[in-house]
This record gives sequence, C-alpha cells and structure tokens, in this order.
Amino acid sequence: MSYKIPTIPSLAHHLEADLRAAIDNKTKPPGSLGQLETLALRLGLMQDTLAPALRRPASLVFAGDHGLADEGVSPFPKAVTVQMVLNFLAGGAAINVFARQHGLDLRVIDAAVAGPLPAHPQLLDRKIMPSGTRNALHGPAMTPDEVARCLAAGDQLAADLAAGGCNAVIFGEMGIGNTSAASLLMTALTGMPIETTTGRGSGHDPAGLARKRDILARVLARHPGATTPLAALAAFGGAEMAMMTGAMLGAAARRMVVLNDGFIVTASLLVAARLNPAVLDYTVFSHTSAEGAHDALVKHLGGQPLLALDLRLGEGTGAALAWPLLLSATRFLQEMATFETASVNKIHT
Ligand SMILES: Cc1cc2ncn([C@H]3O[C@H](COP(=O)(O)O)[C@@H](O)[C@H]3O)c2cc1C
Ligand SMILES: O=C(O)c1cccnc1
Repeated sequence: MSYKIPTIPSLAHHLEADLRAAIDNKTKPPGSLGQLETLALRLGLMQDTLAPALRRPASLVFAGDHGLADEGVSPFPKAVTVQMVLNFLAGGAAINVFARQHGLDLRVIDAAVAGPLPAHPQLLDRKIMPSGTRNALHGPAMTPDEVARCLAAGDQLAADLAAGGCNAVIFGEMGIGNTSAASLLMTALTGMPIETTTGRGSGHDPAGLARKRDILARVLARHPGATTPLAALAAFGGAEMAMMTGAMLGAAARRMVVLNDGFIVTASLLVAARLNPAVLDYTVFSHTSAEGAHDALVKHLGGQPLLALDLRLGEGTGAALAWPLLLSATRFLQEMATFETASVNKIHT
C-alpha cells in the first residue's frame, strides 16, 4: 500500500482585506469580539469566501488498542477501550452528551480495537490491526505498510465526509495507553525530554507516573532511528493516531476545518504538520488540556486554544465544547448589522 501526502491549498489571502473590512463594519468597536474575529477571518480564508458557513459537522472518535498497554503504562486495563467503544455506541459517554447537545453527528472509527464489535450505524469498521498495535517495548508497534493503510483510510474518511457536504471535522480518540504513544511521538519529533512530554494520562499517582516515564524511556532507547514522522508512527503507534493524521491532512486538503482536541489528538496533528505544515492553516485549537505536555505541544505548533477548562479526557470533548464558538464566529459575520444598515455612527463627527 502506498500513501501520498496530500497537497493542501493555500489560504485565500486575496480576501483578507475585504474580510477584515466586513468584520470592522459590524456595529461594534473594532476588535471588540476578540478571538471570535480572528476565527471568523480564518474561516473565511479557509473556505475562500466572505461568508464562511459550517455545514454537517462530524464528530469522529478514532479508537484503537496499544500493545504497550500490557506494560502497565495506563492505570486502566486494555479492555476499557472496547468497553468504552460499546459505551459510545450506547450513547453514554461524555462525547455522546456534548455531541447530542450541539447536534453533531458522532461516528466511532475502529482502527485497531482488540476485540470484535457489533455492527452499528455509528461504527465505521476500518480495522487495520485486529489485536491492536504490537508492544513498542519489544519492536515496532506497526509496519510501514500498516501505517500507510491507516493514513490512507483516514484520507478516504475525509473524502467521504466532504462528499456528504461536511466541512468541519471534530477530532477525538479512545485507546487505553495512547497518552504514552503521544508522549513518545512528541519526544521523538520535538526532542523534548520524556519528563516534559509525559503526564498522568488517565490518572496515575506519582509512583505510577514514575513507572510510566521509566518504561517510555526504555521504549525510546529501543527505537533510536524513529525521528521522522512515518518512522515514529511505525515505532510507537497508535493505529487510531495514524488514521487521525491521515484524516487531518485529508480534511485540510479539502478545505475542511480541523478542530483539534487534547493531548493525543494534538500529537497526531504534530505528525500531520511534519508531513505537511499547511494542515495548521486549517486547524482550530479548541482547548488546553490539564495533561501538562499538551500546553507545550500546542505552543510548539503555534496554536491559540479557545478554552482552558482543565479537561483531561480526550474523546473529542474539548473540541465539541468549543464547537458553538466556531458557530458564533460565522454567525456574527452573517447576521450582525453594519454601521450603515443600522444607521449607527462609526466615527465622531
Ligand atoms: C473510562 C475511560 C474513558 C475515557 N475516555 C477517554 N479516555 C482517555 O484516556 C485514555 C488515555 O489515557 P492512558 O494513556 O492513561 O490510558 C484514552 O483512551 C483517552 O481517550 C478515557 C479513559 C478511561 C479510563
Ligand atoms: O488531553 C487529553 O486529551 C487527554 C489527557 C489524558 C487522558 N486522556 C486524554
């Protein structure tokens, strides 16, 4: 299987002055809607229009298991991945609640969940590895071919969503052990030390965190050559992360908004940005996670998160919570009166 890194179109910079003027002509002091103005401008540049609009948003939870979870890098057992996927399908997880609240179409993508799953209208079977990734302490988590298949499946997912009229993707994930994969990718690709890139994940105590760091240092030492994006994905995984990387690049290639989430989604974005930095032109950073490394990674990528709610859940919950702010950005631009239409004085005479 070969995967071609997609070309991502440049932002519509020719519209920048007109968008700025449209925003400044609304009945408010210039700049007073702060980051919402920046968002409105960026959405116009992404969509190549003076009237950006968000259509058929999709909330995607990419799920996969990690062989490294067998080493105890997570305080929770591997089985929780499949159990949580069933919970998503039953509508009982946090992301289900927020997706319902905001009218978001929720889909779970099985990239590598260890265990059979029932057919379900919200479940997309894209299983690349039926038992999850391999244990990165003993060898590569994935083969280069498995990585390519994940990236291609992610791209196809973006293509299918675009064909259905969707122009905004809300990224989320589920996979016990995937904060470890995220930390390993971050260290391998940025050079930041394991102490900086590794946190409590789903809730380690200090002793558990020390053990996790020790294991991750041993994994890193096992893969000294894994410093390019594709080599790092193969060494550390996970399949759900590689699929997100492919879907992010595919979404940006189709001028869709990439709504980023917490630590694991951002590590997948780091890989995407190393493959094609233009993906960041289409990315909105939804929140800063309480997982300490997230802040450092967002800064590394130059992101400006909308929310800081001390979330440390994943699933796309931070992105779903930020969604109405994106809607507000498009709606003030569409619906607010201008100084002229509302006969409001613009300058002191
Ligand atoms: C019940 C439960 C629900 C979750 N939903 C998301 N995560 C989050 O925690 C996991 C990563 O943390 P670690 O690397 O420590 O395993 C991922 O599945 C992430 O989505 C959950 C974790 C648990 C336990
Ligand atoms: O930041 C996140 O998304 C996160 C942090 C800890 C555990 N799971 C997810």
